[in-house]
Amino acid sequence: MFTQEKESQVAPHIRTFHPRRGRIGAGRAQALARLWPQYGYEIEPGGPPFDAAALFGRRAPLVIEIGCGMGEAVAAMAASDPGRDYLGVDVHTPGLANLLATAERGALRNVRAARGDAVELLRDLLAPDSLDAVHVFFPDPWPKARHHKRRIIRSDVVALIRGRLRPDGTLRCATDWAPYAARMLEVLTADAGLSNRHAGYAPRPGDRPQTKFERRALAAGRPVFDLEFTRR
Ligand SMILES: C[S@@+](CC[C@H](N)C(=O)[O-])C[C@H]1O[C@@H](n2cnc3c(N)ncnc32)[C@H](O)[C@@H]1O
Repeated sequence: MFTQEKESQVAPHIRTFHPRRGRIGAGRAQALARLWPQYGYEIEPGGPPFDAAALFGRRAPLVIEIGCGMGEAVAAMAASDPGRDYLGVDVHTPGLANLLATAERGALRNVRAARGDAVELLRDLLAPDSLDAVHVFFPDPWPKARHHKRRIIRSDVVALIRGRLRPDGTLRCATDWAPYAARMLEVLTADAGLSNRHAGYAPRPGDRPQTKFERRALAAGRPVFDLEFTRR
C-alpha cells in the first residue's frame, strides 16, 4: 500500500510490476497515495482471496469492469446504481488514480480500484459465483492475428468470467472493432454456460456512459457493438 506521496516512491513498484502501468503525474500520484490505502486493491496471485466485504465495508452485489481505463464508466454507473458495488480493474495506474479521485469528488461510496492483471484476479483471487456483473468495455482489440491470444474476450477467459458470475449474473461487452465484435459474439455464444439476452448484438444500453473510446469511434464513423450474456 502507498503511504508516501512522492512519485519516485510510487513509480519503482509500478514499473517492476507491469510494463503498461504507465507514468503517473504528481497530482495523480498524490491522489493515489491518499486514497489507495483505503480504496485500492493490489492483485497479487498467491495472496489472500479477494474479500469484497472488507474492501467495500458492506455486502452488496459486486460489478467489475475489466480494463476500466480512466474509470469513466465505473464512476458514472456506480453513481446511478448505489445499491451495487463497483470495482474498476486495470494495469494502468494513472487511470485508477483518476477513478479514485473522481469517486472522491462525487462522494461515491461504492467504488474501489484494483491494480493488476484481471485474468489473475479472476483465476486466483475471486470466489466462484461472487460477481453480479462483469463489464468489458472497449477492450484493446489486438487486431493482428498473432496477437489475438492477448485479447480479454477469448474462450479461456470467458470460462473464468462465467465461473465467477453468480447464476443469472451478466457479462456485458462493447467494442468499436467490428471483427473483434464478431469474434466476441462467436466466443460467447459457444460457451454453453452463457445465454445471449438478445438475438445477436444488444441494443446500446442506456446506462453505459460514453467514454473517450466510444466518442472517438463515433466521430470516425465506426459503429459500436454491445453484447449482453447471462450465466445459465
Ligand atoms: C482501450 S482501454 C478501454 C478503457 C475503458 N474500458 C473505456 O471504455 O474507456 C483498455 C484498457 O484495458 C486495460 N487492460 C488490458 N488488459 C488488461 C488486463 N489483463 N487486466 C487489466 N486491465 C487490462 C488497459 O490497460 C486499458 O486501460
